Amino acid sequence: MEATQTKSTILSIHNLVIKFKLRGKVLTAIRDISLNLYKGESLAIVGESGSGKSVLVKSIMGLLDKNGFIDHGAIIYNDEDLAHFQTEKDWLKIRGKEVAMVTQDPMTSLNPLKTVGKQIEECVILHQGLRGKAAYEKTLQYLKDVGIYDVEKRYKQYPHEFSGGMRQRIVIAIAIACKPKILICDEPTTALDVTIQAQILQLLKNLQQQYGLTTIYITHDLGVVAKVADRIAVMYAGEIIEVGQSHEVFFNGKHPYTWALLSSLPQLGTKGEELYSIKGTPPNLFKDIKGDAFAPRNPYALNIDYEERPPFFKVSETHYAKTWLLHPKAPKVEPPHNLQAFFEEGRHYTYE
Ligand SMILES: Nc1ncnc2c1ncn2[C@@H]1O[C@H](COP(=O)(O)OP(=O)(O)OP(=O)(O)O)[C@@H](O)[C@H]1O
Repeated sequence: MEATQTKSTILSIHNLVIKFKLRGKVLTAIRDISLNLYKGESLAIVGESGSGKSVLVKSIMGLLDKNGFIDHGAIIYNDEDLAHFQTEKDWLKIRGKEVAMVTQDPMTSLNPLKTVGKQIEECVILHQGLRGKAAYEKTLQYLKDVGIYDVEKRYKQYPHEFSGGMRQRIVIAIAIACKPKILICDEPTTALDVTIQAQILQLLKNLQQQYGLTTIYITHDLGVVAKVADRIAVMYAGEIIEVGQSHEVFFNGKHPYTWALLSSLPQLGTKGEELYSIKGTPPNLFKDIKGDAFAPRNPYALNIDYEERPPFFKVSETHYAKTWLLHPKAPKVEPPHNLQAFFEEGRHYTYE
């Protein structure tokens, strides 16, 4: 896995805070996130439901629900701060053209009344300025690129004439036809069965290389992450609590929440040992959170975890985690037993 620190930054998020107004109260969904996205990389954002993954990427595309707002922070792209964008006109400069998104359910992105060919071709015309035969030929090429056969016939068909996996391919073709620099894939394979999932992930990986895309995957499934990501950012209660290259987070994770997520990997369930499970529920985002948000569920919590929010501690040039366990004066704590063997195997696999 290549080092990302030498790559140039394509998008940079600084101290982002996002809130929602709901029934006269305010909920904080994103709590002070800073993150660089490097050109050409594939970054996976993982975390359980409600951790803020979707809100974070929606804010990059100006797609926050109407009751949501950026309270603080900056999202820098091409020397502009997207956090200050006010109008749809501003966002149309970004959406599709610079940043495109593939979501879980292809039916919500596709127009059921238009042939798939026309839907792809509209993007080719709008974003690439091609017309007539040139636009048509280019559209057929995109259909081929996403693994669809018999493209001239398929061009004329409607979304309902395709299977779920094929529809997801069409959505991907539409996204790619906009020629974005960044492709966001929000749980792109969750609705598909396992074999199709693997094919779509492989397709996305190939297209990333073919078109030099920077990709963000959002998922709660670490299995997906292992197949596609150069780097992983782990989210909990609106914060990134650990970030690093995939092998660093996978085989040398430091935050107890990352340990809990890793423990849900199927590989760890086969040893006949009791899994380390996460007890309790995530914090109430309507309330101020004191200290480490994971503390009440963390069997390794220290007293300070209930008092002060941990800063990012550096594990390596590319790996950081927000846990007081990394403080030089913290007691030495080993990861759960089942993970130790997994980490050990991973280190052999990665470094030998
Ligand atoms: N329009 C909204 N109004 C109020 N709260 C919202 C709104 N949209 C999102 N939230 C809240 O923001 C938090 C983060 O939600 P988000 O959808 O980003 O989570 P997620 O990690 O993507 O989860 P999932 O995997 O279930 O999609 C949640 O507590 C959610 O309830």
